[in-house]
This record gives sequence, structure tokens and C-alpha cells, in this order.
Amino acid sequence: MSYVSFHTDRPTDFVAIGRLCIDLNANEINRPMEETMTFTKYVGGSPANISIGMSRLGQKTAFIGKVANDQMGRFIVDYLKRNNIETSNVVTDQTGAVTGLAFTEIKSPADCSILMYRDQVADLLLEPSEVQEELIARSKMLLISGTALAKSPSREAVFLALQYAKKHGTVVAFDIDYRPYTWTSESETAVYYNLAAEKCDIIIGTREEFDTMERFESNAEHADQVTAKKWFDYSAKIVVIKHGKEGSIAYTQDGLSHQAQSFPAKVIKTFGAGDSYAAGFLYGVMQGWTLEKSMEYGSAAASIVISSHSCSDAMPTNPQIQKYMEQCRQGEIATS
Ligand SMILES: Nc1ncnc2c1ncn2[C@@H]1O[C@H](COP(=O)(O)OP(=O)(O)OP(=O)(O)O)[C@@H](O)[C@H]1O
Ligand SMILES: O=C(O)C[C@@H](O)[C@H](O)C(=O)CO
Repeated sequence: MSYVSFHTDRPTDFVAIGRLCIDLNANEINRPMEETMTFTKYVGGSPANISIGMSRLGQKTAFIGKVANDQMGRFIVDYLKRNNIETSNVVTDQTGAVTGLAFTEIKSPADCSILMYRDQVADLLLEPSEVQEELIARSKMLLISGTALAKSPSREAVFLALQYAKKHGTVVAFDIDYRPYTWTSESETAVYYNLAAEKCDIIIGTREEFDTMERFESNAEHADQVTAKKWFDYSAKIVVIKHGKEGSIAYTQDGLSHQAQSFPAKVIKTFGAGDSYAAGFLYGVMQGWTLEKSMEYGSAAASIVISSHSCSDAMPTNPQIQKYMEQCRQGEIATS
């Protein structure tokens, strides 16, 4: 059964709005940042990673965002183009803003963190007037990502994009993507996340991210079902709650729940799991697959990415995911 219906006649499958950044991933892994000397540069930012994932899966993909007018900004745009992502709505900042940097610390497969440099970043300067209505109108799905709601004018740009999506019947997916360092307070986060989630068809987040959204509500048990139910009174058709290695659960308007286990992985670092999961899952939903199959696909994509050094560059293609799933079935891949 299909829980969301798409305008299948549209030329663009998927458009994401939000941040385009740089990841600098530690080359010397299994040690603290203090002892890390070299890094490899990749395109980063959760919605950028998801878009790259969707494009690798063969979806006609576009991006709405803002980059710095410097070498890093040009590197990002060039990488998107090389990955067949339309950049007609990627605007170049003219105010001297910089590119956000995420330095990753990989102390162990289970203990990774990100050190962010995000003062005066270009991605949060996207103006509402820069969002192309025409692009959203010709896309089947719009993905919004929580971090873009953290500051004006990017916040208003995302709300305008949501308005355009409603007007044109574009399906909206919301990846909560909570990055505390971008926000002023948890109360501010909860208010804006709720305002955005009300307008979305598919909401994806971790248990902890939903807890942040529920700051002003009573869900003392942190019950996934209680979390999901609230959104069906607004626009949601699917609510996905992720539980790391324990897998994920999706709830649907008809009161059903759908579960997925995680796949084995030889984990290098855990970040990027959520982005690859989102790409694989949303791809499945767009193909009209069952939620179980879509979640399984997302979980396999996540295992591939966390077994790799990068997030964006490691986003898998369909043959890679299918091969990985088969190898897991044959018991050829064991958890590290
Ligand atoms: N250690 C792990 N081993 C195997 N699969 C994992 C592991 N961690 C996460 N995953 C897979 O990735 C999916 C999403 O992971 P998670 O719930 O950690 O999301 P997230 O917190 O948004 O990720 P991120 O670390 O990128 O922010 C899980 O549902 C699971 O399938
Ligand atoms: O989201 C960020 O800004 C950092 C990401 O680019 C990084 O790849 C990651 O954390 C993936 O979720």
C-alpha cells in the first residue's frame, strides 16, 4: 500500500533545501582530535548528503541553498554538478560569508563527534526571495532539514518553500537533523520544529530528536507511538523514528507500525548513518515500495556509509546496496 502519492509526471524527482558545507574527516582514526593531524575534504551538510544519495540512486535531483563566494563554495557546486545535481537554485553569497566546516573526531567506531565552525555561514543566509517556486512546482518531493530553521533568513526561506510545496502538491519530507550548536535555545528549536513538522507529509528523526520537539508536551515514557500519533492530526502520512543500531520504526495514519532491523557493518564512524538511511528510505517510498522494504534499503545504505570514511562520497548506488544486502544474507559481512 502506498501512503503518499506523487505527481509522477513531473520532471524533477527530488529537491532539497538547506545547508551545503564541508566535512573534514580525520584520516588518523581511533584517536582524539588533539592527536589528529590530517583530514580529507568532502562535501557535507545533511541535506547535501541526502541529495547526493538520491542522485546516486538515479533520482533526478536539485538543490536549493547558498554557498560562500570562495574556493570552498566553488568546490561544493562543482561536486554537486559532477553528481548530476541541478544547481540552478544554488545561490552564491555576496556578503563575505564563509562555508561551514565540520571537523570529525573518530575516537572509536562508537565514539565519534563533530567540531563545527559555523559563525557567519553562507547557508543560513538564503533569502526567501531566492527560493525558486518553479523548481518546487516541478519536483515530486521536497526535503527540508531542521538546521536550516535555526536562523533568519534561512528559516523564512524554508517556510516559504513549504508554502510553495503545499500550493503545488509537492510531497514534503522533513529530516529533523538536530544540531544543537546552530540553535540559541532548546525552546526555540522545539517551537520552530513543531511549526515546520505540522506542514510535512513524512517526518524522520531519532528518538532524541523527537524528545527535543516534545519539550513542551507530556510523553514521559518517550513512547514512539504517542510521538507519531500527534502528527497524523496535521499533514503527516508517515513518521519514522530511528534508534541507531537497534533499527527503526515507521508509523502510518492507518494505525499500523512497520519495523526494520539494522544491517551488520564494519563501522568506521557512525555519522552519515541518518543521511544515507533517509536517501535509501525516501528512494523506496518514491518507487512505491512497502515501508518495510524502503526502511530495509535505507538501513543497508546506512551500513555502507558508516563502514566508509566519508558521508557524501560514500553514498551508494542501487547495485552497491543490492550487493551489500546479498552479502549480508550470505553471512559474508559481520558486525565489527
Ligand atoms: N552501529 C550501527 N550499525 C549498523 N547500522 C546502524 C548503526 N548505527 C546506525 N545504523 C543504521 O542507520 C540508521 C540511522 O541511524 P541513527 O538512528 O543513528 O540516525 P542518526 O542519529 O540520524 O544518524 P547520524 O549519526 O548520521 O546523525 C539506523 O536505523 C540503522 O539502520
Ligand atoms: O551536518 C553537518 O554539517 C555535518 C555533516 O556534513 C556530516 O556529514 C554529518 O554529520 C552527517 O550527518
